[in-house]
Amino acid sequence: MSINVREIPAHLVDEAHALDRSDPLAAHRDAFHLPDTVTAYLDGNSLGRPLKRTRDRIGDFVGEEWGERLIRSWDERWMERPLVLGDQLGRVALGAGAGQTVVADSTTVMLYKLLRAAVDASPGRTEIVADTENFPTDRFIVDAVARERGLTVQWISPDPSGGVTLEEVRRTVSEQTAVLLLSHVAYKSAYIADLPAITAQAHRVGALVLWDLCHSAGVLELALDADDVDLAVGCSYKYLNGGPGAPAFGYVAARLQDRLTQPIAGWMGHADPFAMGGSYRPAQGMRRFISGTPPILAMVPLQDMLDLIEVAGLPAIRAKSVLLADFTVAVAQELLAPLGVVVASPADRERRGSHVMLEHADMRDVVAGLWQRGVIPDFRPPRGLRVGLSPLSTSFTEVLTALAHVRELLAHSPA
Ligand SMILES: Cc1ncc(COP(=O)(O)O)c(C=O)c1O
Ligand SMILES: Nc1c(O)cccc1C(=O)C[C@H](N)C(=O)O
Repeated sequence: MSINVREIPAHLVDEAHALDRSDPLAAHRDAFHLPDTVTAYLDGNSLGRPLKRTRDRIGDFVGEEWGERLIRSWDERWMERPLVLGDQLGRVALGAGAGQTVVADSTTVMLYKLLRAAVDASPGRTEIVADTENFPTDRFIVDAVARERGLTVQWISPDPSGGVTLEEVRRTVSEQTAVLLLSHVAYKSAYIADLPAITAQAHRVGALVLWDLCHSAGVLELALDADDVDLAVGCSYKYLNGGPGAPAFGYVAARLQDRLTQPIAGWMGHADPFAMGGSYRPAQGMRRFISGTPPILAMVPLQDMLDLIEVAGLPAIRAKSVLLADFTVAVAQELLAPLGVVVASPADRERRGSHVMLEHADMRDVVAGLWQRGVIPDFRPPRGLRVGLSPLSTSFTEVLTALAHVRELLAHSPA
């Protein structure tokens, strides 16, 4: 069923078109696969769209690096690729100098490795601090590491429509805290935690901080080195468009690398993997945070997106993200608030990441109806429709069309 555009207030259509016309990044949209069967894609914060060039690049990889060079590619480039790509990611998206970022594993596994390593580097400290609104994998890993190492967990319970504040951190971290684990951008509300101030506060009591950057990397300007961040992880299939199951990244500040020993002591993190030596001796630098063979093939799309982000520039990407989110909130207030929809993301654009949470009791059914129409946001329990905004591939018209469909479905829901 297609939307009757005449039902959308004309001033909103004009505004969406004007915003698209004046968008300095608009031309990049054409670099992505945009199939006709998808009316609006607003889930790039879960799985980014593929770039068109990636299809060829994967074909070339199979024919050349893999097909022709075969096992020789490990020596020629693959052994270094997790670190070379990590350096590019650090430079382009994280504000991280070379030698501090590695691409490997899933976020879950990298989170486990860095959290365990950080806890083990903090002898005598008895607790981990984390929050109840974080993504399940983060909470589960905190519980698991605490159990393994006999630590307690101090849980912060932030406002679900907001996120963990500096004040809450100040009240909770102490000389007992080994590590504080937080998401920079909350996966439900999109609240942006005050990363520099929270990091400084944790350091004041001697604690380490591990930041989950899943919803920040590729869409927010980050300055990990300048902000004195200790450790960070993130996934590459959201705003970094690495594709399903693309590897995670881990960042460890250079000043900490020698002090940290991660728990999955595999041969690929060994100082001399091909010596096939008798016992584990961790490599110097970021290589020690690798465990088994890294997924080299799955790094091809990520490389393509990093190249594009480098051209577009993160300041421009963040600027468009802010405009897209402002527009989403304004349209939601005008078209959906009268039907009982509540915007459950920060009103302050400085504290809001690149998605907007819209809540209503019927959202589960509405999202199911939207997917049937080729309009694709996601649903997060108990009542949230999440509008994910990927600045390089999302247009303002796409957002307006999607929210007009939401209005139509809500207006016709039985309630
Ligand atoms: C905050 C956060 N952490 C971690 C993950 C995922 O971890 P993994 O890539 O291991 O599935 C996600 C999304 O899936 C997330 O939103
Ligand atoms: N990683 C995902 C997956 O493998 C399947 C479906 C969704 C996801 C997600 O990324 C969920 C996402 N992190 C979220 O913020 O809700």
